Formats: sequence, C-alpha cells, structure tokens
Amino acid sequence: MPSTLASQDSDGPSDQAANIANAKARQDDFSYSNGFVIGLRQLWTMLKRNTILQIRYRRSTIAQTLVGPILFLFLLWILQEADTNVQLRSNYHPKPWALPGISQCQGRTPSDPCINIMFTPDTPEVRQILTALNSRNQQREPAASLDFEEAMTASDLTTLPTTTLGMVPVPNGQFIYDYTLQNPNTTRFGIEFSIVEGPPKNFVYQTWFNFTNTANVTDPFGDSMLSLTRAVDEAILLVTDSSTADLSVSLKDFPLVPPKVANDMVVSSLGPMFFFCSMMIVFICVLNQVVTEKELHLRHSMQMMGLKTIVYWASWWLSNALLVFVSAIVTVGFGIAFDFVVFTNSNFFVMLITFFLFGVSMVSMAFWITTMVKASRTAILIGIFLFIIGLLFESMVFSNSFVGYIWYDSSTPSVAKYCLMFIPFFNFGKAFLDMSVFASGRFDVLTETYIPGPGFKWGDLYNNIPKEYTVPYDDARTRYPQVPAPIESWYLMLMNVGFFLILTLYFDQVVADDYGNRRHPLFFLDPSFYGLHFRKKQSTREWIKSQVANKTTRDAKMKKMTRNRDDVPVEDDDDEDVAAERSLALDADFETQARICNLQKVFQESTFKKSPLDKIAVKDLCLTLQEGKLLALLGQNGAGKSTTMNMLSGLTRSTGGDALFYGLSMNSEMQEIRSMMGVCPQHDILFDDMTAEEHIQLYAGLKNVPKHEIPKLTEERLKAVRLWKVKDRLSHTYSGGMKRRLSMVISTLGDPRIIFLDEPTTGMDPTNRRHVWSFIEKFKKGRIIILTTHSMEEADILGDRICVMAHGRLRAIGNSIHLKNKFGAGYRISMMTDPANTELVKSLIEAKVPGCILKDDSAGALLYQFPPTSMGSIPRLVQWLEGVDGGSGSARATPSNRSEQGSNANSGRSSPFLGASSGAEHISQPTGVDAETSAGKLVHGYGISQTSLEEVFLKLIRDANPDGYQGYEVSKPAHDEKQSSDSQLRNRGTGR
Ligand SMILES: Nc1ncnc2c1ncn2[C@@H]1O[C@H](COP(=O)(O)OP(=O)(O)OP(=O)(O)O)[C@@H](O)[C@H]1O
Repeated sequence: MPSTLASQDSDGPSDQAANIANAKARQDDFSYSNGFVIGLRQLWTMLKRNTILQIRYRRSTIAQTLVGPILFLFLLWILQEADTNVQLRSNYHPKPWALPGISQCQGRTPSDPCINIMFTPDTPEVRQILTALNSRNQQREPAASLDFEEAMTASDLTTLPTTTLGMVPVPNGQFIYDYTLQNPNTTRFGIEFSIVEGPPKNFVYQTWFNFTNTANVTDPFGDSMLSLTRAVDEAILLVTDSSTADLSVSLKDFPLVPPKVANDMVVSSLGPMFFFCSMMIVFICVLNQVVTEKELHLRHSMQMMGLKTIVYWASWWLSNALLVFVSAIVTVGFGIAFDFVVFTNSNFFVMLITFFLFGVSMVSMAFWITTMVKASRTAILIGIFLFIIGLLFESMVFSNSFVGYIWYDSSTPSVAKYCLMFIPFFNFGKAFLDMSVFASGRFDVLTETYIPGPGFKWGDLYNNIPKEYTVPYDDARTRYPQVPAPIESWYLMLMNVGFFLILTLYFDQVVADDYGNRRHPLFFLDPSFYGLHFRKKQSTREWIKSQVANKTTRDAKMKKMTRNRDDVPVEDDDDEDVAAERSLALDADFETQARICNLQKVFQESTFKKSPLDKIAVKDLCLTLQEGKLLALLGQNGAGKSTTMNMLSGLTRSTGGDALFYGLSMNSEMQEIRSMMGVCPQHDILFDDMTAEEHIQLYAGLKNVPKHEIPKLTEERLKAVRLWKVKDRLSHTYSGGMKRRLSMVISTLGDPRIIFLDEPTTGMDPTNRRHVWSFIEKFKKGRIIILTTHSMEEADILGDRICVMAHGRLRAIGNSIHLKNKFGAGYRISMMTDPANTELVKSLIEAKVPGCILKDDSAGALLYQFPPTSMGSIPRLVQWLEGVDGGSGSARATPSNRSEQGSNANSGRSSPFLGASSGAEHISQPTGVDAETSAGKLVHGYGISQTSLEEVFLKLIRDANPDGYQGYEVSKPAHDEKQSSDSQLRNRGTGR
C-alpha cells in the first residue's frame, strides 16, 4: 500500500485511481469491505448493548414489561369487581315492564321458551301437591299447560330450554340455584319441598322468584309471588289433612347473575384508556432513553466510531419491540388470568398482535419525538403531556362503544377521520372496541339487556362490524356507513409504525443537533445520500483548486459584508512557518497522507442571517499531516482546538474548506473516513452502566474487529492503560483519570489510521499519564495522530510537530526545539555568589555574554537571561563556570534531571544547548582568567535552563492578544514551580 499520495498528485491517469486504491486499501485493512455486512454486525453489537443496558436498567425494564401491564389490569379488575357489585341488582334479569307484554316465564324475550316451575324433590306426594296447584292455578296461565316434564339432569345445566316447559322436576335445590345462575331469565319459579313427617306433619317449602329490578319500581312480580304461595298452600291443604299439617314457607331470589357471565362492561369501556396508560410507561421510557443518549453525546460517540444512523434506530426499535412483545404477552396472559371476558372470549393471537402493534406504533411515535428534543427533562415533560392528552382522548372517545364508533358516522368530517388515523392510540382503541363488542356482548336498547357476544375469532378480523354492534338505535344505524373490519386497525397501526419511522429518519437529519449539524430539508433528493456518487471523483490537484476557489469566493463575500465597518477585527498576517505550511497544504505535488485546506467554522448567531460578527471558531486552517507523526494542537481556552477536532472527526460540519484523508474528502466521504478513524473526545463519553470490557466489545464490534480478536485485544489494551484489573466494574465507579484512559483506549480500537485525541490525559496522575504517553508513543507508528492538550509537557514529549492556535487561527507551527528557538527568550542561568563578590561576578558575566539581562539580584543570588542572539556566548560562559572547581553545591543541568523537570527545562530530546556544550569546537577557551576572577572562587553553584515550551506558548498568546493578555490558568502552577526551583537553588548555595 502506498504510504503517500506522491503519484496521485500528478494529473496523470494513475492520479485518482491511486488515491482511491490507497483509501480502499486502508479500509480493507479493517475488513470494511461490505457495508451491508458491517451494518448487520453493528446491528448485532448494538442489540447486545441494548440488552445489557436493559438488564442494568432493570427497574425500568420490569416497569415496562411487568409492572405496568399487571398494575393496570389489576386496577381494571378492582373496578370491574366494584362494578359487579353495583350491577348485580339491576342488569341481568329482564325488566318486564319494559316489554310489550309480560311473558309467562319472564323469559329473555316474550317469545323465548322457558321453564314455568322447577321443583324438587320428585316424590309422589310433591307431584300430588303440584297437580293440585295446577288444577287451582289454571287462570294464571291460560295459555300454557303445566304438565310435568322430563326430569332435568346436571348436564342440562348449561342448556337453554328449547321449548316452553311446564313443571320440571330437578334433583335438588342446588340444581335450581345453578341452573338459574347459568341461564338467567329462563325460569319463572322454583319450589323446593322438605316435608317432615308429623304429627303434626310439617310442610316446609321454599319458593324461588326472579326478584331483580324491584328496588325502586312497583314490583310486577309481587302479586304473582303471593298468588303462587297462596296457591301452593291451598294445594298442600288439599292433599293433606289440614288439622295435622303445619306449613312454613320461605321466599328467595334467584341467584344474582355476575355481570361477567353476560358482559365485561368496565373492561370494554375503560380498557382502551387503561392499556394506553400501561403503554405510556414504555413510551416515556423510550423518550428518556433515546434523548438521554443524545444529551450525553453517547450517540455521537458511537457515530464517530462508525455507527450507521439507520443501524442505531433499527437497534433501538428492535430492542423495544421485544420489550413490547413481552409486555403484550403479559397483558393478554394476565387479562385471561383476571378472567376478563374480552380476553377469555377472544382469539389469543388476535389480542397479542393487537397489543404488540399498539406498542410498536407508540415506540415509533416516541422515536419521532426524540428527534426534536435535546434534553431528557423536556422529553419526559412532553411524555407526561401526551399522556394526559391521550388519557382524556381515550376516556372520551372509548368510554362506550357508541361514542367510539361515532367516528364512522357520515356526519363526522373526513379530515377528523384522516387525522385520527395517524394517532396510534385511536387505532388501538378501535381495535379493542371491535374485540370487546364481539367478545363481551352489547347492550340491547329494545330489551334493555346485555346480550353476550359470540366471541372474537381470527376470521372476525376480516368482517365488517355488524351495525347492531356499533349503534344502539335503529334510526342512527341508517346514518352510519359500514364500520370497517377490525383488520383495518392493524393496517393503520402498521402504517403508523412506518410513518413515524420515516419521520424519525427525516427529522433526525434536518433538525440541528447540539453541534449545529443539520441537513438540507431536501437532502433525500441528493444521490450521494444513498451512497451514489455520479460526479467524477476529484484528483488532489482538482480538490485543492476548488478549495482555493471557494476561499476566494468566501473572502470576497466577507469583504463585501464588512465594507464600511470598523468593528470587524483585521487579522494579522501569517507567521512565516504558518505561511509555509499553508503553501505545502495547497501544493498538490507535496506528498502527504492527509491535508487540511482552508478549514473554517463559523457559529452563526442567527439561524437565518449571516453577520460579519458571527463567531469564527476556526479560520482558514491549513495543515499537512503525516503517518507516524503526532501533531499537538495547543491553544488557550476557546482557541478553536476542539472545534477543529470536531470538524475533522465529522461531529461538526465545517462552514468552509475541507480535509483530505488518504484521498477521501471530509465533507463528502466522512462515513468512509470514519471506518479508519478513532476519536477520544474532550469529555468522556461512556455508558455509566457498562464495564470497561463491555465498552471495548461494543466499540470493537462497531469497528468490525473480527470476533475472535476481541478478547485478546481487550486484554492487551486494558493492560496497557492499567485498567485490566477493573475491567468488570461499571464505568460510573471509575475515577476521572480511569475514565479518560478508557476513552483513550476506545479511540484506538479497530486499528484506526487517523486518531483524534482531545485532551486525552486531563485529570490523570503523573504515573498513569506516563503510561498513556508511552502507549501513544508506541501506537503512533503508521498512524496520523492529532492531539490537543493544555499540558506543555505532554506536547513537548509527544508532539512531533506542535501547532499553536489563537482565536481560531494557526499562530505557529514546528517542532519543540524550533518553536523554543524561534519564540523563546533563550536560556536562563541562576548562580550563587557571596554578596561581596556580586558586582565582580556581574561585570564578568556581562563581559562574557554581551546582551544578557539581569533578571534578579538579591543577597548573592543572580538570575540572568540570555536571549537567543547571545547563544554563541553561552559555551564560553559554561566553560568559565566549569573550567575551574565549581565549588560545593554545583547544580549542573544533566539530560536526566532536565527531562525530569519537564517543561521547566529541556525535554531531553535534543537540546541545542547540550549539543553546543558537548561540541568542543564551539567552545572558546577562556582568556584572561586569573585566580582572583575564577568562577571557582566566586560562584558557589549555578543552574541553567532553556526557555520552556510554556513560555513560548505564553508569548504567542500574548502576541495574539495585543489588547491585553487573557489569563491562562494552566500555566501558573508550572511557572511558580520554576521560580521555586530557582529559589531552592539559591538557598542551597547560601546554606540559608
Ligand atoms: N456550539 C457553539 N456555538 C457557538 N459558539 C461555539 C460553539 N462551540 C464552540 N464555540 C465557540 O468557538 C470557539 C472555539 O471553541 P473550542 O471549543 O473549539 O475551543 P477550544 O480551543 O477547544 O477550548 P478549550 O481548550 O477550552 O477546550 C469558542 O469561542 C467557543 O465559544
């Protein structure tokens, strides 16, 4: 694989091909050869992650799948039971006064067959009494014969009489109870005799009447009950000797029929509302989960590591669909367990699918809402608001079937119907209503009775709802068109799923994210969105040309905008190194693996209007980047480092310019670049409830690292940053430094070729920092690494090239030595002498090193600064200091202690001072040095240090802020440390 773009930069035939081949080869290194396969791998990885999180957030998962459904079913059951007790007295026996004529049997309708009298026991004596009763009771039932019928058996309990029956012997009183319970309104009277032989012979009997609905009305059965008992009494007296007989009678109601035998009123009418509430738990959890992930930038982090947008949504959708499925099973299962007729009398799978479709349509709607919300609190508030609205809607619309079906009234405006189609809970309410009218039954206005439903079978999905089920009044039925078949509610819920998912994907692109990224509203018309690139790929030369042309246009526009305005700052000219770097970046013949050209980011104050005073975070940045070379970006807070990193990593869109990585354009081929990229963002983006090992597995999966390599990779990387021992601990238990190390390691997964490290060692202790440094140092081979830091030591040690940014512009570039030499103040020497010799020493030093500046003179402690111009004299001075006995306490700088001093001294890389002092040819021999003026006599000790990178940095920042130095807090402690080391030296020397 070519390591440079040398051959590509000619406009020759190999130009573009080599570029692409290079990029392709890079991608193939990571097995990113097939987008679809990668997508599937990512989906699997994300599903595993979601499952881990759902297990860790078990309270929310249990609430969604178990507690919610069971709680609301239980509440329904309580209401149902309460309602049963109320309903017991009123509903289930007929109200005969509402009928055209009272039937002889008080049957279901006047013409329905029924049983006139049930009696027990079937003995000759009882039959004798009843025969007498019949003979004396003819006038009550002129139309019916009260003949004895065939005895009923227990198996007859469940059957309705098919013909009108006279007097039916039954096995016992319990039979009368059970039969009338199972078959309400089929029996007029029951009589149970219990004859105790005398004397006196005791005739005890109990009569059963249908006494329901007698509370507040004139009881039409009171008379017949009295006439029956009188007739029975007379019949007994007829068949026995009245002087030796005792009669006692007790009266009883037929058993009160529990409403569920006929109807499930509460569940039918309140079901849509309660199941909506249960589903809202899922809805609000989804809102919270997805928005929190966005708010904490977890999603961005995964996207920067190559996660595809479609995979992200698909994984959440599938995970939630699974939860919804479990929730649907629990709902239907417990609905059956609670013995709700709508559940027990409907096809199990119809119920299950209906609840599942309702759940996934609500989840899809929640997804759509998450695309418009940035804060999880707002998301929850929106969820609660929708909850209240939905609750009101469901309670109003589905409180009874008539209102529920009113939407099919021809007088309901079509627009209302079409709007309702897009509300998942309306479609669910309709489906549930359809099932309950079939399963539970309906109220018949004519007879004022509830008619049990036939049950909801699979086939009923396809049939239109019978009109008598939907509208109780005949006249209204004519106004209603046919109510659609229940299956239509399924179709509508499926449509809702598709509709909201499409909206989700669309809004996700066009609504600006936290970084201000958004696509054009018509982005889907651009073929490149679908990965189709019809335009010829530009060669590097063409690409550079277009960048230059764009900048010219941009500058012209800016000039026009700022004409006649003196409040717009005028930019300084580039430093010569910066200018040279710009030329290199714009030179197509220069070989490099990556280049940044005229990169710009403007944060607009107003979304709609550009202003010359908009915040320019990065301005016309030009850089070249090479493999194996780490570029350290330095800059004060707000200099534009993170914005630069964010643009290069695709987190933020640039507002001008572009970057080319291995021939791939940052603006148009970011997805491909991401496959070769690793990012350690400024703030740790970790899943609180995942362990270090799970993080590595997640990101390695997203990066398509071969499965078998992941365990070894995990061990190796976690050991390298000393996290192996805590690999099983959840990340929220880590210290700041541990989190940083984990973030760092994540950025190196998938063997990335380009790595962005944004302040990777912030918050780490010195030992771990050094571990991370050596890890980066080893890892940078063959990779492009850009690192931002506020640690000068870090930049000095790691940076092969160091850039200093201020106000979004590049101010200086070069290696550490170059910058120190160019911008540094030279060297400092501190020495100790007797106060009496101070003046002599001063004159000697000033003679040896012309131009040196005395910075401090107190009690024999001298501090001199030698500007870069006096570099040549320093060896002579050192010779003088070293040529004689340096005296006790000599504090010579050595490579080792210099490197330990960090930014306070040379880094130990290749100090020009050391080079000079070790090269004999540069050292002038001391001349005219006599014993009186030898350093051994005069100087007790000395220390020497080169200008630190920090001083260079401070100088550059000061220069970039001519109106006043803007505080740079990080520098302070290091500076103080330096001063204290100088004073320590003085103290040692003087013994004070
Ligand atoms: N989303 C934004 N909207 C408006 N201005 C922004 C936005 N993000 C950054 N800026 C501004 O852009 C400038 C550069 O910010 P950036 O975060 O890149 O600085 P930095 O060099 O990374 O600082 P630090 O060292 O503090 O991380 C700052 O003035 C900042 O206020």
